[in-house]
Amino acid sequence: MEADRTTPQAKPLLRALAGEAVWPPPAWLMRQAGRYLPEYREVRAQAGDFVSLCTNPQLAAEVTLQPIRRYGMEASILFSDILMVPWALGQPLRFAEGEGPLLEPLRDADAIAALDPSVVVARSAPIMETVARVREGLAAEAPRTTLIGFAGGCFTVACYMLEGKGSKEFPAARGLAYADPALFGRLIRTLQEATAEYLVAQVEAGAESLMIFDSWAGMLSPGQFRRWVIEPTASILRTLRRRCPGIPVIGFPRLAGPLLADYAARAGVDAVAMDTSMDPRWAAQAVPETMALQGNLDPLALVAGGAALEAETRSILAAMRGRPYIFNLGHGIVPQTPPEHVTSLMRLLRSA
Ligand SMILES: Cc1c2[nH]c(c1CCC(=O)O)Cc1[nH]c(c(CCC(=O)O)c1C)Cc1[nH]c(c(CCC(=O)O)c1C)Cc1[nH]c(c(C)c1CCC(=O)O)C2
Repeated sequence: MEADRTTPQAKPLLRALAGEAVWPPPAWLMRQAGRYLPEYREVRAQAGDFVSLCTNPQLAAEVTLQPIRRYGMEASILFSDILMVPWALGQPLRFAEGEGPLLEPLRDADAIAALDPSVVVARSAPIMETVARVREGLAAEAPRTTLIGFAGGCFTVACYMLEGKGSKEFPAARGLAYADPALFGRLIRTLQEATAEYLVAQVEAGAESLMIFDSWAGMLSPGQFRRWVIEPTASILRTLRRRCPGIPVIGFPRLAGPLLADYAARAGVDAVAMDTSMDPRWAAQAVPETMALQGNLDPLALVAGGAALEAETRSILAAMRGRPYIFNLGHGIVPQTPPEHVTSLMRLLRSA
């Protein structure tokens, strides 16, 4: 229908999420707003600490739009962090230079019982204002670009809340899941409720699509993966389907390996993101061909640039051709990435 060209469905990312094999594929990069960009470092210095930047709608909207202005990606992801949900739940959060995030870890059952998911939306009002500003900015400057809102997966967020910081193994969280599954389940249910409300609020503020980052999903045994990754995600999706019908959701159970097929079949998402270790040819046959795949260039190939970047990119494109697909990295862009390598990558993708 000719009229469709003026509707949001004409946006390439939304078409791919609806199951269309758009080619060349829509593209964006995880952490595309970040320290590799000089204009980001400038705003970051102005804002002070990272949480202040995430809760300053004017500056957060500005850094969200920076990579779109420079490169014209087909998606713009809200500039925020998955740990803003614990922050909104009242858990003290700071980002120490060179150390990553630091939360005051949840100590006991009382601390978990005291968490109140109903305060999250009100406390994240500045983030919702950022969403609204970005949506307006895109309408004015980049009408083909889709705004993606996001949250962390319940399991990954619980890992940080219990450990208090990044970790290789997250023993506090994984240990509690075995030692006291009822208590761990209570934390997961609180996060399920908080995250669902937080995502609904982003959609109401103007997000056109959502992504759920479950970065540490790949640490779990298959049974635990189903219980703490697939089931909470499916529960969030049931709320989203009821409250925000038609909003497409990308799930990212990082390092899930073959469990990606189970996740795709049962989590209720519209698309799944592949981490760098995933073979896209395997994913292409393991995930229904109507479901979009996203990913999965190694961020270090983007740092290297040149022939390695081109070969890796072409090999992923060859595996994804003919199916709904969104180009992306397999994990976040790293600070040492030369900005001009992103220019070369976008040029290569557009000539695909
Ligand atoms: C695990 C996780 C976090 N945050 C996130 C995840 C899931 C994805 C993943 O696995 O990487 C998700 C995230 N974090 C950030 C975004 C913004 C949107 C984007 O551009 O992709 C998104 C989607 C900004 C950020 N989040 C963070 C930065 C760097 C902060 C700075 O500018 O100093 C940015 C731009 C900080 C952060 N935030 C987190 C860590 C571990 C760190 C420290 C690592 C680092 O410094 O790169 C938690």
